[in-house]
Amino acid sequence: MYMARQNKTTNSTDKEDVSWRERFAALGNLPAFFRLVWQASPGLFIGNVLLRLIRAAIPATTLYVGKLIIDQVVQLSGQSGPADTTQLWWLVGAEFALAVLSTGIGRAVSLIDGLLGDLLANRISVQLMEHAATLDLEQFEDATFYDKLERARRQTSGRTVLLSGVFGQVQELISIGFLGAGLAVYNPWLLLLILVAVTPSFIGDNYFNQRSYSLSRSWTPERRELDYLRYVGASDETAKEVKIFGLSGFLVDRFRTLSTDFFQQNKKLAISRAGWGVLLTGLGTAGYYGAYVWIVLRAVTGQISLGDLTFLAGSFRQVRSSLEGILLQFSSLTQEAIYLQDLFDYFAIKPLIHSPRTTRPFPSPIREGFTFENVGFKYANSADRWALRNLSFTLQAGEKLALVGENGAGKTTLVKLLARLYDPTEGRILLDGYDLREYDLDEVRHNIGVIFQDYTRFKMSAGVNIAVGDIDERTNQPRIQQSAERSLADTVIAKLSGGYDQQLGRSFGKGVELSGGEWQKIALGRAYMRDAQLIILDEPTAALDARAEYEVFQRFAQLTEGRSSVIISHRFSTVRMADRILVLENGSLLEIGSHYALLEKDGRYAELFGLQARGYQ
Ligand SMILES: Nc1ncnc2c1ncn2[C@@H]1O[C@H](COP(=O)(O)OP(=O)(O)OP(=O)(O)O)[C@@H](O)[C@H]1O
Repeated sequence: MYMARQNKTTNSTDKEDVSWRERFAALGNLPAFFRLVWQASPGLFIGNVLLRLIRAAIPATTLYVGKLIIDQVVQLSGQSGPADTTQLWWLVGAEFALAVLSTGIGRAVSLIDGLLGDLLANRISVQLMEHAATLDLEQFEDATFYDKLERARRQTSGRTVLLSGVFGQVQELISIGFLGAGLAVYNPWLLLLILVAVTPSFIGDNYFNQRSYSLSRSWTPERRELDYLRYVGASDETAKEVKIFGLSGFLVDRFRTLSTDFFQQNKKLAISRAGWGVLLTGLGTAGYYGAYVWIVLRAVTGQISLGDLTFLAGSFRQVRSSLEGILLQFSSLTQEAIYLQDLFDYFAIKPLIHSPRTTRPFPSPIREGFTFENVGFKYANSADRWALRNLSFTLQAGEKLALVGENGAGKTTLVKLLARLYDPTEGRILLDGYDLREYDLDEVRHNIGVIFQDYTRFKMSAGVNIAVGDIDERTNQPRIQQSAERSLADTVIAKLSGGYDQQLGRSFGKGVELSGGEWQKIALGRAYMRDAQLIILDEPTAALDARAEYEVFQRFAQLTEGRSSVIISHRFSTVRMADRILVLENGSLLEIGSHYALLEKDGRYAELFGLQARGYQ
């Protein structure tokens, strides 16, 4: 990671810079963004637009009413005799009403912005999760994918800013339209002057926004590492080892180094932004006062009325600040739109493993079985190594196959290919004579149940932890209980005060932690929930005591009666129960046969079996 960071300062800052063209192009994301907002709540969307339209007309109207009031006052004060002030009070009343209306609408708009923002954040979160579910396992093992995911995730809450930003922009633009029309009637040059006055600070701001986006983007991996360090430094899952190995100092140091580095770079940017900001806005202010002097002089020489003076000066001030706001917002808007690009980039990632257009019905029951035809597989992130190579064998229908091999031999990889978590890099896997890729992916996954060695310990109730085997059946309590009985999880659950509703893991409320073997019994229950035709257990009993292991396999034999199963195990007491044993070495098939046939062959299996048997003597 540190290496990567050093490289970045030399070569990737350029790459991370975003050109003007890209910034404008990013605005093209706005329609898609508004579609998201519209989908979040059409009613609030329309309400927001309408209220903002009304509000946009208020500043110009107020200024104009103000002008009329002053002209009235001047006229009345010049009159001799009793003055008729009816019209004056009407005007004052109108200005008061406008002020009240403006505040009321302002409040309503921020309320709607807030509500709409929350709905939008929820909607984006849901879409992020839904999209993640469609992606390939391989994509989750790719660091650049995580960077994208991370940037997209940051979009969920930040997009509220964009929402009110864009709506606010439109409102301001309309408001400027009204005010500008008034100014143009007196002197169109005034409008031009305002534009020139605000340009320097606009350019400056744009430049700094771009730098800050580049900085934040180029730091995505480090920010992820910071999040990770924060998690490792303070979580129930790591606390044990952090304490025992005294890792806290190491973790804190690493966090401090990274975060300080980021802070320093951010600080440098923030300071130069503030300095330039003062200078460039100063230029704008000078331009503004130049025009102001011109207006005042015209009033003094009697070319415009006192009311005109206040109207012009007010409009001028308002247009300038609105324009400044718009231009400033514009640069942050393009920046937000670029962030939005990250979100849409993430949504654009397509899974490579999916169902074909026309699918073949999944055989029920499976007649021939699964045939590996010269299968080879490389993980995308270690493309120079074959995890499996030249693998050919058939897992017959109804057969119980055990996979044996040393660590890293490729056993789990083989299983992942069977479940189509990956597709073979070369060769193919046939199911009843047809490529596994021709079947509907959901049906394949439904008919193949796998309990992995690194199964997930969901911080949810014990019942749900079993029901994940077939989540649609989560309310089917008898089924859950039956599965628990078969996997011996029922004895674990009987000891829990909350029974099946007991929260597991210590992260939430009254959650309780289980022992490794107890968790494994719960996870095994998932295999019984599913009515799969092929059941795969990847080291299912590694954490179980000898008696529990024996019992689990007695029951497993019943479960898999008439179905196919694959068991990965380093325990030969388990392995020998299989119909056939496939020995893998460095990703290749070394030998395959029944326990007795392989012992007779006196090859690697016999050697490993002998080693373990001697250990027990
Ligand atoms: N996600 C991955 N990305 C890259 N390489 C991987 C990945 N998973 C496994 N490998 C590599 O593929 C090879 C086979 O791994 P696999 O997990 O299939 O071994 P295994 O036989 O199940 O080992 P064990 O007995 O330790 O569970 C190993 O060299 C491993 O380093």
